[in-house]
Amino acid sequence: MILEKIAAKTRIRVEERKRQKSLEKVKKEAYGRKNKNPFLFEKALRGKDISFICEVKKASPSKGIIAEDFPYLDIARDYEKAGAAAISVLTEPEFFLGSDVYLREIAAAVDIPVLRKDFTVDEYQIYEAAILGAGAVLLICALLSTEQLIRFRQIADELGISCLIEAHDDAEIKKALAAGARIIGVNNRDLRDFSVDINNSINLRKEVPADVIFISESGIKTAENIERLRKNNVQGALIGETFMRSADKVKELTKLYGPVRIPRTKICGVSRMEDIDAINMVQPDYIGFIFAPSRRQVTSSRVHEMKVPLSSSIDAAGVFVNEVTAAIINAAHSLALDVIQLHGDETEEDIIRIKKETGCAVWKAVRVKDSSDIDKWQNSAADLLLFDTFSGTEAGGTGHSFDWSLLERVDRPFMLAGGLSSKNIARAIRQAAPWGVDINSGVETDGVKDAVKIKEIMSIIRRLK
Ligand SMILES: O=C(O)c1ccccc1N[C@@H]1O[C@H](COP(=O)(O)O)[C@@H](O)[C@H]1O
Repeated sequence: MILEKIAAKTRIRVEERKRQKSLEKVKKEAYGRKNKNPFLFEKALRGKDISFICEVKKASPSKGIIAEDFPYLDIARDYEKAGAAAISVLTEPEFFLGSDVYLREIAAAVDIPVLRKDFTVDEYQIYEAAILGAGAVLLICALLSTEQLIRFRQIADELGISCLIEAHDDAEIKKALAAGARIIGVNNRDLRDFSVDINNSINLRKEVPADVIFISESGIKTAENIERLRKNNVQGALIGETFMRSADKVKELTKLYGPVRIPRTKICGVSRMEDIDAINMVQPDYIGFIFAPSRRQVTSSRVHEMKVPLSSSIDAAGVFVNEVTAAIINAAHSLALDVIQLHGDETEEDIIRIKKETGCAVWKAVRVKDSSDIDKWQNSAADLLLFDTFSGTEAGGTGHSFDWSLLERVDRPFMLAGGLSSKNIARAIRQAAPWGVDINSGVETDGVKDAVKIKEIMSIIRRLK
């Protein structure tokens, strides 16, 4: 069978590698590296809805060459922008024309975790995967004994990387579970004859406990396929060919995932006249002017100037941090602001007074450390809560995102902020379903707004429906 052929070649490859660099050396290197985000792969797959693992694959034994032109870094970046939870990269060189170079460069270029898709037959490959920057390795039940699965999983655990343990039938699922699998992937492709049947994973879902992440692999092509997987509590879909053959990854993932409600958009921290042209071009719902001390800080006279060419359909928000209430009220009137965004330690009394005396909508920024920060503000008089990343030193504009799953407890419409960029906006919108998104440092280059990035993020958002 093909699997045995590939495994035999892989064993030879690994032995050659060991001659170039000893097992001791790779081990030392793997344990010596800093894993900033242990087990990110499995965390990324624990969303409340189905997640996508999109594959970067040049060829396969069943399909031959899939991508003549193979700009692997662009493909990976496009997957990330489309909202993939993780990326799978083929590194097997002979049958899939994969390469470790692809994995290393992709892992460095994206923020989402990367699976090393190879035929693991030796622990050596797990150390290699860690060194290359992988967040997960593939262990195939048909190639490994239960003892090997356990040993390899333990090594991966020590390195902080996850194992996707692949099974094809009931017996292999039992084996994966006996090995302590936390993620099981069921291949819909029968490697004996390459036939594909998505029912294979659907039928086997019930054999896997609910707390084990279940991935359906291969042959997933349509929104109907995804809907069936979703209905059968499948947490992830690993998709290669369908995405590789699609020129527009954002469009393809949207087609498979299904449409979402498009949130209101706000571009914040606008401080230069030339930024107004870029803003008018893409027509967000709001523009934000930061009056608080910040590298994005603006004066009232600058805002006055910028509002002249600003499209009348775009509402203006003023962002304040612990400002004297009278000064906020004054700015709201003199600059005809529509929204007051409060990022400091303002109280409910401040919110109520500002609302009453300005007639503006008041958005209260809540910097989220844990769920108690959210609970404290659920009944606020603010028109909207704006959830942002907590920082001990900055009131906002950190450029970092936070754990959006904390927002599942919010029972009112909200704005989502904190490190939103083209890389994560699709995932953020699908996962958090915000009323609006506030985009700031994610559309900057060298500290100033970047018209190309503004255009790109707005285009991604609008294509999610
Ligand atoms: O951007 C700033 O400099 C800033 C300063 C003080 C308060 C708020 C600020 N910006 C707001 O911060 C969030 C998140 O921004 P980012 O995407 O992480 O850069 C956003 O609401 C901005 O309006």
